[in-house]
Amino acid sequence: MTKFLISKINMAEGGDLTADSRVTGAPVSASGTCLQGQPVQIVTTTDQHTFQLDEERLEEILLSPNVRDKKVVVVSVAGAFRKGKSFLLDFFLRYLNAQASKDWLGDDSSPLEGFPWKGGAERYTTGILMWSEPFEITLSNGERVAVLLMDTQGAFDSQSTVKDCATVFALSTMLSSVQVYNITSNVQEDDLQHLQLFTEYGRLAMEDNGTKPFQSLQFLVRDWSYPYQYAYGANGGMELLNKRLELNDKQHPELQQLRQHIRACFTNIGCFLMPHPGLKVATNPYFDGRLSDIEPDFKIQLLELVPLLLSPENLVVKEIHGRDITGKELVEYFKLVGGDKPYLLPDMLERENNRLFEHTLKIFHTTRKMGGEEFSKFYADKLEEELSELYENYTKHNEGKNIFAAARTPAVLFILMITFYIISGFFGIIGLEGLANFVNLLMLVTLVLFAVWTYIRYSGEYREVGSSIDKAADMMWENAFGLIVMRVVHGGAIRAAEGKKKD
Ligand SMILES: Nc1nc2c(ncn2[C@@H]2O[C@H](COP(=O)(O)OP(=O)(O)OP(=O)(O)O)[C@@H](O)[C@H]2O)c(=O)[nH]1
Ligand SMILES: [Mg+2]
Repeated sequence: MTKFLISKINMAEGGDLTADSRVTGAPVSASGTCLQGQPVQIVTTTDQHTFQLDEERLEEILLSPNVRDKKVVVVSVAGAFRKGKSFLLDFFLRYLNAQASKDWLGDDSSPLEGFPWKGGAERYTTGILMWSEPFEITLSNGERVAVLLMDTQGAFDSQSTVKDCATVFALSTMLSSVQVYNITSNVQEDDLQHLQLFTEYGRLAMEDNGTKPFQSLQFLVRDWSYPYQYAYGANGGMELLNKRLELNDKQHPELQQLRQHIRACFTNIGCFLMPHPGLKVATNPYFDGRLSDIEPDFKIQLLELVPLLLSPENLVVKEIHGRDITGKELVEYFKLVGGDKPYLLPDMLERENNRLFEHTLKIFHTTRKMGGEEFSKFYADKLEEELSELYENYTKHNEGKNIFAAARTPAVLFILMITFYIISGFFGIIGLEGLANFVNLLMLVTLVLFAVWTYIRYSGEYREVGSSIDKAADMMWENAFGLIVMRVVHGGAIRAAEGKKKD
């Protein structure tokens, strides 16, 4: 994948902080400490409305030495577009960067930086971004964990389909231990419906093992205007949410199911009511995030909200099936779907795929639908296309589990060493010492390559070097050894068959 180029933060048109200074330098944050790192695009959207995970970038963050074996806390903010998600995350960054010091909010005149945010009506963040530098925090039990922040593409912009929005929301909910559901003005029925739709996608993607699929969900209501009814903050929020999620016998079953579904999906649900930040924040194109332009009530509630999510005693470690997971395990989880199932013979996978393909289409065609034949044909084609795409991905995933493919590089290097050993012995016997020494040197180089490859596989470092060795070994396998082995196996099979015939 192409490298992520940091997008220019909106410092309003006259802003003085350039994209480059944010990438290369470590800007001094409002609290006076250097803000290390930058946003990294880990999931990218494509023009065909698909999403691409940048495994390399993700591994760079999650397999770095200070994360790979630590338990991780993943905090994500998701919701409709243009509602201040990235802006809010930058306050999370400030808090974590200032290591929860009392004056973490910083001085009045520093611009707000970190995840790029912007004023205006058009969507800004796309895909999923992760902050490159995880924050190491010590929990009350003395354990050190790594805190990761994730920014997501806003839902309901005019360029994304419902499926795109659901995918981003579902992905970020599955990957995070705390999902902040950013909504505006109130907790409305459509907010709950969208949450149900979006979490359903994620729930289906996870294996059903009887536990709640997701961990903590924090409704965050921005621009709350009725503090006289429900006070700003977590208590007022909880009162409001309990009212909205209340179940009673008089409710229509659809409303009941929706509420039950939401409660069943998350281990812990909270709600926080946030005041309006003031007109400069919402409408001034030159606003750069400085605190002096933000209403005092908003800052007071920020001082409540951020520690509620990120102070050491409130951190929620990412769990999968009830077990805390480390950075290394989170990488595997990102790649998802059947990671723990063994390799399957490609023929068997194809047969099973064909059976399920037919079965799925049959269900589609025999289910009564609105809109007529023409209308449903479009969706039937789309279904076929998506099933084929899924099969292609499963095939690749299955291939990745083939231990023979995984053992190819050491096998090739080993065969090379043996070959060099024999050739050098041969030259030695016939008295060509010079050539024998040269071949010995080649054997030594192969041995060093083998040692380097083993170290890379074990440590996860210098992966580009590792993949170059893999590529070279693959090429040799395909052009030489593989053909020889195939011939030998093929010849052996023919001889065995002939032997059987004679018997
Ligand atoms: N009304 C209001 N505006 C806010 C609030 N917080 C930030 N903003 C403004 O909202 C605008 C959008 O902020 P972003 O953080 O880029 O919004 P986003 O939700 O990340 O937007 P997308 O990336 O497009 O999804 C900026 O002009 C902010 O100044 C808030 O609580 N209320
Ligand atoms: Mg954004």
